[in-house]
Amino acid sequence: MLEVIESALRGGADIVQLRDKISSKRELVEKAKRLKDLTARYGVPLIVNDHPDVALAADADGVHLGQEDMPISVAREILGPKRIVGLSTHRIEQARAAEWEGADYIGVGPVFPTATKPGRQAVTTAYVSQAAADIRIPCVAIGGITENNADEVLKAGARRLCAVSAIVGHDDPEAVCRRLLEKIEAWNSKTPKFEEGLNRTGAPEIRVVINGRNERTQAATLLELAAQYKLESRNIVAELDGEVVPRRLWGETSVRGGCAVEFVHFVGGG
Ligand SMILES: Cc1ncc(COP(=O)(O)OP(=O)(O)O)c(N)n1
Ligand SMILES: Cc1nc(C(=O)O)sc1CCOP(=O)(O)O
Ligand SMILES: [Mg+2]
Repeated sequence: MLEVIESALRGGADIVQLRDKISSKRELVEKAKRLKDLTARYGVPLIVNDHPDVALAADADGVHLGQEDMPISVAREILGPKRIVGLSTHRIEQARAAEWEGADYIGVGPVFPTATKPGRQAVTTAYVSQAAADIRIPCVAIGGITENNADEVLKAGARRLCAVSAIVGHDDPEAVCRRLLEKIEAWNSKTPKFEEGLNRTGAPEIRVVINGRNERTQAATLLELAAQYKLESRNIVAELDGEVVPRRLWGETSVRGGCAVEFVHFVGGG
């Protein structure tokens, strides 16, 4: 496994997922740790499929969840705000829900029928186009993607591709990754896709949880965030990640992606 993945990394694979449906948890932790050592040497994030606890144990960069797995919020409780949480989606309603619930990226597939996921109906490139047009978090097209059909998926609007059998089932994963990457880069330079993290004016946009709701903001400080909701002159208390922040410090207190803010106001009796 390590040889194959190192070959893919040499070819430019820029994110790796450990998807292993057979190993025990004990074996998975061991594999994830070894993979993490390898991917870290290439500066590439490692995602663990299905198991947030394994991701945490191996200090992986995130987890990938399916529609039947635990909710994103529960995975975040396990992994904390900084790790990546991705979610599989198979139709646009699921994609919108994933974005709303705070997924960092979504899988969009299976684009084509695939023996890696037998029995799943292909969503076709029509769903790839819908997701590309509607969804602001990164969309990763997956399912039956090969060098031969990658252009078709990219033409439909995908800007990130995930392939399993086309890479790990090939004699030369490095060469396949290099060629896939060339195609991705060619399409990205023609029509770059706007994604969360940069808004249309180029100013940074982050995702925060405000009074329990997922929100997006360009605010850099607590004061700017309060102003966004016209709360800056109200008699309220602000908490950032569970700590009360005195009002005089709001202007110099940064808000970062993934943080939780509570604006609390007083009511009669308490
Ligand atoms: C990038 C990406 N997208 C989709 C999947 C599929 O996840 P899931 O639906 O949970 O199915 P399994 O992979 O667990 O069989 C994925 N792993 N990665
Ligand atoms: C694991 C997986 N999930 C999918 C989804 O659409 O959610 S498609 C898929 C299989 C991807 O493997 P290959 O590149 O060999 O087709
Ligand atoms: Mg899964």
